Amino acid sequence: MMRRWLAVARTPVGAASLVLLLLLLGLTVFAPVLWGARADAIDTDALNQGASAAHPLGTDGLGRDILYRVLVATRLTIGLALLATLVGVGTGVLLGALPAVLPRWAGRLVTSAVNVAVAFPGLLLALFFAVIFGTGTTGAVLAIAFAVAPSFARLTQTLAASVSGRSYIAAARVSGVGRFRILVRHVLPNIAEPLVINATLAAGSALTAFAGLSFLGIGVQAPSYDWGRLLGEGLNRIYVSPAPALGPAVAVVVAGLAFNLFGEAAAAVLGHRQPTRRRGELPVTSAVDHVDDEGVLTVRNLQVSFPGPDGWVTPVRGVSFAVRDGEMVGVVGESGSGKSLTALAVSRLVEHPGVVTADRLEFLGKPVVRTPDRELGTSLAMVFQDPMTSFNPTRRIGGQLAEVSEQHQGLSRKEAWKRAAERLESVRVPGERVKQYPHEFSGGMRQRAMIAMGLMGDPRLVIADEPTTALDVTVQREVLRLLARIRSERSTAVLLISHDISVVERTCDRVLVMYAGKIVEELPTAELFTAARHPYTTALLAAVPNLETDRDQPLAVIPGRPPEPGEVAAGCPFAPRCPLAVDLCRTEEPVLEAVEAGHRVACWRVREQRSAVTTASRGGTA
Ligand SMILES: Nc1ncnc2c1ncn2[C@@H]1O[C@H](COP(=O)(O)OP(=O)(O)OP(=O)(O)O)[C@@H](O)[C@H]1O
Repeated sequence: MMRRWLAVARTPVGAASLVLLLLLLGLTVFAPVLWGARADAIDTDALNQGASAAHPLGTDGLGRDILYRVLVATRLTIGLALLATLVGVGTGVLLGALPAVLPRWAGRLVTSAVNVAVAFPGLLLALFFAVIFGTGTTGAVLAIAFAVAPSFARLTQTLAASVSGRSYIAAARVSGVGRFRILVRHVLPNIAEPLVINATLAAGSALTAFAGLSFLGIGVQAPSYDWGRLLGEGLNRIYVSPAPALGPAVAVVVAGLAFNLFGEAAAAVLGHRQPTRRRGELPVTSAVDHVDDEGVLTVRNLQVSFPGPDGWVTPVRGVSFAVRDGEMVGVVGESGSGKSLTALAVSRLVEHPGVVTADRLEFLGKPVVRTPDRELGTSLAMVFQDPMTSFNPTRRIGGQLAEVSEQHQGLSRKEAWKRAAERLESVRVPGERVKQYPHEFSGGMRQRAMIAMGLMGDPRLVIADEPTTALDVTVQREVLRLLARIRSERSTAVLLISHDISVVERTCDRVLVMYAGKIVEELPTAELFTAARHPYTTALLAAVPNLETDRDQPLAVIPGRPPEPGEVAAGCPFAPRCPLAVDLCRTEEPVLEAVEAGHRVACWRVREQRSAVTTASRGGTA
C-alpha cells in the first residue's frame, strides 16, 4: 500500500503537488509562531498602502502587513478546510455505509435521502446550511461539511456495492460473520483508497468554498481572518492597489490546486479498482423430480429467479438432488446452466432481488433458511472459483482464517491463530505463512488456504465451485486430491461444481449433469462412460479426449449454444441441439425419471427406448 502511494510521489504532478502541500503544512504549523506578532502589528504611519519594498503586498486599514497576514492565515484557512472535509467525509461515509447494516426499509430511506441531496449543487447546499447555522466559523464548517457529505455517501454506497460481490465477502457471509463486522473489516478497508483520493479532492473544493463564504462575510468573522476575509478586504480597493487582493487570491488558488492536483495524480496512479459484478409474476413451479436419497443436503424442486426487463427469468428451474454423508458429488454443465446459482442458493448467498423457492432445501435435516448462521458457518464451507478474489487483500491470511473460529467456536485470538496455522499445514501450506497477506500467496496456495478456511469449523459439506478453473494443471490436480483427502479423512461430503466432466469423473462418486437450469441426468461416475444415456451427457463425454481419440481429427463439439434463462422454449431445452430430437421433444419437457437404481435421465427418447425394451421383453415372455 505504502509503495503505491510512493509511486504517486514519483510522478511529476504528484511530486510538485506534494511539495506544495508540505509547504502549506509547514506554514500551517510555523507561520503563526514566527510571524503572528508582526501580522497583528498596527502601524498608523502606513495605512492602506500599496505594494512597496517594506510591505510587498501592502498594508490594510490599520497599517498591518498583508504578506504576514496571508502567511499567518494559512493555519486557519487550511485547518478549517480540513476540519470541514473531515466532518463531511465522515458523515458521508457513515450515511453511505448505513444501508449495509440497517434493515432493508431503513436502508432504502437513507439511500433515497442521499439521492435527493446529491441532486443539489454543493455550493448551494453550503449557502443554505450557512444561513441555517448562522454566520461564523462553526456555521461555515458545518455548512461545507454537509454540502460535501451527500456525494461521499453516494460514493461509499457505489464502492461498497462493487466490492460486496467479491468472493471474500460471500465467504465471510457464509461463515456467519455479522453485517457490521463485514462492513468494518472487509468492505471499508477495500474502498479506503478511492475514498482517500476523493477526500483530497474534496479538501481542495472545501478550501475554495470556505474562502467564498468568508469573502461573502458569512464565514470567518473579525478579529479572526482567513484568506477569504483578506481577499474580501483587499478587493474593496483593488482599483487603487491590486496587491492586497492578489496575495490571498494567489494563496487560495495555489492551495486549492495543490490538493486537487495531488488527488488527480493519486487517482491516475492508483486507479479506481472497479471489480465487475455479475448480476410480472413469479414463474410457475414445474414438474417435481423425485429424489429418494436423504443425507447431508436435500434439495427438492429448487428454483432461483430474478426480475428481468420482461418479467421474471428463472435460471434454476426445479432442481432436485441429495448429497449423503461423506459422498463426493459432481455437478457439470456448460456455462450458464445454473450450477453456481444452485450452490449459492444452498448456502443462502443468492442476493436480492433474486428469489429462491424450493419444496425442500435442507441441510443436516433442517431447512437452510432456519439454520442459524453459527451452524451454517461451521458446518458448511464454500470454496470459490477465483483464488484472486477469495481473500480480503488488506488482511493477513491468518486473521481471515481465525475470524471463523473466534466468531463461532469461542476460541481466543491466540488459539484461533494457532488453529489457522494447523489448518494451513493440513492443506500443505507452511503454518508460518499465516502472517502473510493474500498477495504473497500463489494462486494454488490461495485456493488451498480457502479450503483451510472452510476447515476451520468442522464442515459436514464443502461446496467447491470451479475450484480449479483458474489454476494450472498440476496445481489443479493437487487441489482436487486435497478435496478427495478431506472427504476420506473426515467423511466430509463434497459438492464439486465444474464445467469439466473429466475432472468430475476422476474425483466424484456421482455426477449431476445440468442443462438450462435443470438436472438432465444423474448417475454414478463409474458408469459415466458406459451407461450415460442423455444425448447431452454423451455429447459432453465425446468432447473429452482419451487415449483412443484420433489426434488427427478435431475433437467433437456440441453444435449451437444453450438457451439463455429468459428464452427457454417449450419442450426439451436441449432439443434444438439434439441429433435425436423428435416432435414430442419440441413440445413437452421430459421429467427426470429413474432408469436404474441411482441413475435418472430426463429424455423422451431414452424413455421411448426403455418402453420398447420392456414391451419386447413382455412379448418374449408371453
Ligand atoms: N444476479 C443475477 N441476476 C440475473 N441473472 C443471473 C444472476 N446470476 C446469475 N444469473 C444468470 O443465471 C444463469 C446461470 O448462472 P450460473 O452462474 O448459475 O451459471 P453456471 O452454470 O455456474 O455458469 P458458469 O460455469 O459460467 O459459472 C446465467 O445465465 C446467469 O446469467
